[in-house]
Amino acid sequence: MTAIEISGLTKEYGDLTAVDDLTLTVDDGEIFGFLGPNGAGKSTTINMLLDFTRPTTGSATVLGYDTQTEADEISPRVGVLPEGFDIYPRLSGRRHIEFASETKAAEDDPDAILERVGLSAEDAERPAGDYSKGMRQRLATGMALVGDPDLLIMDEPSSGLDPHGIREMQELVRSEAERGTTVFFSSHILEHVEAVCDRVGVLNEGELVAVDTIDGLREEIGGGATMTLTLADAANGAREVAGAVPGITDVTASGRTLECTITDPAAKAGVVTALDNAGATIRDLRIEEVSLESLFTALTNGDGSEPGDGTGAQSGTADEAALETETEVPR
Ligand SMILES: Nc1ncnc2c1ncn2[C@@H]1O[C@H](COP(=O)(O)OP(=O)(O)OP(=O)(O)O)[C@@H](O)[C@H]1O
Repeated sequence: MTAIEISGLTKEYGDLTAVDDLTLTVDDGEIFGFLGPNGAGKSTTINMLLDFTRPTTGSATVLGYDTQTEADEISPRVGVLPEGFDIYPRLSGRRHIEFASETKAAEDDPDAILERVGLSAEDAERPAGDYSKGMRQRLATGMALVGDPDLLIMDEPSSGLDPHGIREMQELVRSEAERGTTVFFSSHILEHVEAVCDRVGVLNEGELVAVDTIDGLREEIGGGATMTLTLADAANGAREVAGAVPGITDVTASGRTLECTITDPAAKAGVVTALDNAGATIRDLRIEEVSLESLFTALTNGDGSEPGDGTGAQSGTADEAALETETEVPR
């Protein structure tokens, strides 16, 4: 069974098409990242899946049930972490979880759920109005986990969390998936999506511009990688050798450094072997994959990716080094 099946879903607000003819399938047990800049239509899509908003045209099923005619079957089986969750300031954290359990007629142990989302027994007793933004987000996540849902829909789950909280959230998403829960995870923060998702769908101005694994997307846009080799001797003589390896598109030599642009992952080993065969000694090797930042910009034409605009791109820029996978092989 597919967890989510979206077919030609469109939502218009007057002249604005918030979601434009979206067709997408999310498989059972998958962690699917729904990625896109601010205003791309992610929340609108989620709202249609939950029947909070009706589509202008198109249809969708969630866990095999039609979102418009069988929404009552869907809600008990789905845990939702909404964007901008409102707490009841005077109620304790535990009471929030109990409330969610009563609503879903579930029999979860509130303390076990609070522990899973990183709220202590002491926190559980405090009024949620006193919670920090990150603690509120954890509480909202706990409420979403009540009733052991088959599908977890999370709208910007890392919002308000510090790096430690983000790591915990990612572990939680993974452990939910291991329990068999499908996770549909919306975010504009690229590295969060890469860290947990099996596949991603990229939405831009309401349109789905790509669906693939992150590696698949990298290959699709041909971003490739850059391989920098430090040789024992001047690199100029090795330039031609590296350039002849299939999958290498460009080679520059400077001093003892050789820089190769790679479009085929197999070319990495090919260069090392070719240089070795030609008698060159490799002292150091460094590979930089295309950053998610540039991948996202390529797919969304830079929309929403301006540094400092408050979108995930800002965090992406600050953490650019962290976004790039680097492999160093000292020799
Ligand atoms: N109720 C509404 N009335 C009119 N326009 C709306 C409404 N809800 C959303 N929109 C518009 O639809 C577009 C998509 O918004 P949506 O909230 O789905 O984007 P998003 O991808 O979730 O963005 P963000 O990452 O900022 O949450 C935006 O242009 C938004 O202004």
